[in-house]
Amino acid sequence: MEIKGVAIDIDGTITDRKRRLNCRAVEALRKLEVPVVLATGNISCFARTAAKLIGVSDIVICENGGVVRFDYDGDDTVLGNKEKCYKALEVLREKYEVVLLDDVYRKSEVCLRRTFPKDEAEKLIARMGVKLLDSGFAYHIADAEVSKGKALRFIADRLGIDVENFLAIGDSENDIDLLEAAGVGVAVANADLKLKEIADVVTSRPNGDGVVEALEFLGLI
Ligand SMILES: O=C(O)COP(=O)(O)O
Ligand SMILES: [Mg+2]
Repeated sequence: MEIKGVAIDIDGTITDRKRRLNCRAVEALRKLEVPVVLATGNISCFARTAAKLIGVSDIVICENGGVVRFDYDGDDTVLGNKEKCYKALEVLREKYEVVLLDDVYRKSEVCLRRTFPKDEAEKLIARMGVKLLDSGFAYHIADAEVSKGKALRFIADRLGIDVENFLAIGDSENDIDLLEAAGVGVAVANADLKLKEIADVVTSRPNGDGVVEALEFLGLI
């Protein structure tokens, strides 16, 4: 399987628990000769800036696939329906204290502090056309029609690269469909069990050091 592109998560993958960026992982990503696409639950202004500072592709997957950006100075392509997410938020507000994160910058989803039990909350908003994702850093009420994996297919098509020739690396449940869409999926050692179960490779080292380990193991650096 020839790797022609890499789609990589940010928080918990190239960053640690305190969201500090792993510089060894940055150096490794800069050595790659194929496009490297950040794929994050975070907002597009964060993702585009991170991509520029790290030195990877200006193409970024944001808001768990609800927003895609192709150019640093371009516009966002919004794929998710935020109205559906707001309706689900109102249902959760009836039961929980909710704290919104970066809502003014979010175009396709609602992001919340992890202040209530996910399994219980999921039942309250079932059949509303949304999903509740736990990235380990925040909860996301996202449009059920979007995902990091669907966004990767969209980008791969635009790039003329078969999505099967992508490597995907992640750490949590919001990366499951990203790893499933790619030809090769890697979970770093600190990843959720659910991600490790569907990964092709699980690294022995966590976070950014796991990224370096995976790229070396796959012969990409
Ligand atoms: O925004 C989050 O909750 C975590 O972001 P991630 O998808 O880059 O891990
Ligand atoms: Mg993550």
